[in-house]
Amino acid sequence: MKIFVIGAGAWGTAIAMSAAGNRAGAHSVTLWARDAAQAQHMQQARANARYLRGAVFPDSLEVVSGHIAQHVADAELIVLGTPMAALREWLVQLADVQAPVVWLCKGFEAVPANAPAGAVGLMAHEVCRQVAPQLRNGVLSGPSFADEVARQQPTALVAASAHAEVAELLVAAFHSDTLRVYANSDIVGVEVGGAVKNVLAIATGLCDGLQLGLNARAALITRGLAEMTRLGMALGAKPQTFMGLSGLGDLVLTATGDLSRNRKVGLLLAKGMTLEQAVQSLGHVAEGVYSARTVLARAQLLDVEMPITETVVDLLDGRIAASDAVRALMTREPREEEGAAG
Ligand SMILES: NC(=O)C1=CN([C@@H]2O[C@H](COP(=O)(O)OP(=O)(O)OC[C@H]3O[C@@H](n4cnc5c(N)ncnc54)[C@H](O)[C@@H]3O)[C@@H](O)[C@H]2O)C=CC1
Ligand SMILES: O=C(CO)COP(=O)(O)O
Repeated sequence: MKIFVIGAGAWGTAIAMSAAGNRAGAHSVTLWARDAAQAQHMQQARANARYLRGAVFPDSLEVVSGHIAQHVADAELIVLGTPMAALREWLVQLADVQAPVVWLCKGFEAVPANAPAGAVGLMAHEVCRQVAPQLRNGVLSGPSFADEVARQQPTALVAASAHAEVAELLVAAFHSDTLRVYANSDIVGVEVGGAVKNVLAIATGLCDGLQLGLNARAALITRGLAEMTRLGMALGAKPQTFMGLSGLGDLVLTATGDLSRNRKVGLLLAKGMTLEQAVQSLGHVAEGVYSARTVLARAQLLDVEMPITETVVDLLDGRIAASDAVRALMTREPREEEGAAG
């Protein structure tokens, strides 16, 4: 299969490496970087030193930059490996292509501060429906630190699409001895899980950074899963999706794994850094910082309670101090626990 991956950050590169090394070169994989000098350097050095230190490219992986027309025309599968913020512009550009287009980003669109009142941020598949409705599309998600995938450590992902043949194509492209890919038709659930777990990982990073203990972290993860599920169900997702890889699986990974950039934001805020300093120090995108307000706004529109997300938004917007954030949650009124989404 000819696979064209756009965006050469940590995850775009790792997934391109994985497909290129799959089944003894069964696929022809081209990775596109927007920075020509960086692309040339990666092609020669056979590594992405900026984003994935220490991982060596399979021989067949080709890294390019510049015009995309020929690569797009040749491709049987196009993978967008950019952050959520770049998704819309790429979908506009690719709106008429023949090949299926799938994305790797996890988030809800950020709403700019100067947006008109009532503007809501969208999930990736909603953006696609708006700007490229005829595109066959899907998402690859699930618990997967790029570093570990690049080192071929065992990983399981979800390929979600409303088009069954796109999910099947994703399985054919990426399933391997070290990377299991499960098809799923619930794209809403998979995208809500991938976006909300980032916001929740900021909260658990904060909790751990403040050394509030393992009990508190388990409580945040469990109650976080409940609020993720509530929002997802209100948006039309299947509840069981949240017990799967892109829900509970990615939440556990990101909320507890120190490779997570979102968790790191929470840890750094607990240390007293400003949000700007924390984001600057990562050198990578932490999508939860940009999605949190949209997640909360979408929840409020649907009358869904998301107290942990609300606290993270208050923290990111500077309305509460890091040291007060978890206390704000613990001092809420008592209520009944009513199953996963209660
Ligand atoms: N790193 C990881 O372990 C995983 C990341 N993801 C998701 O994948 C997405 C990308 O994350 P990372 O690769 O980790 O980010 P990163 O911060 O490592 O790299 C982002 C890359 O996107 C490029 N980029 C930014 N705007 C662009 C544009 N307009 N056109 C083309 N390229 C552009 C940047 O130059 C950079 O190479 C995020 O939504 C993230 O949540 C999902 C699963 C795992
Ligand atoms: O999505 C991820 C793992 O599945 C990566 O999480 P971070 O963006 O927090 O590093």
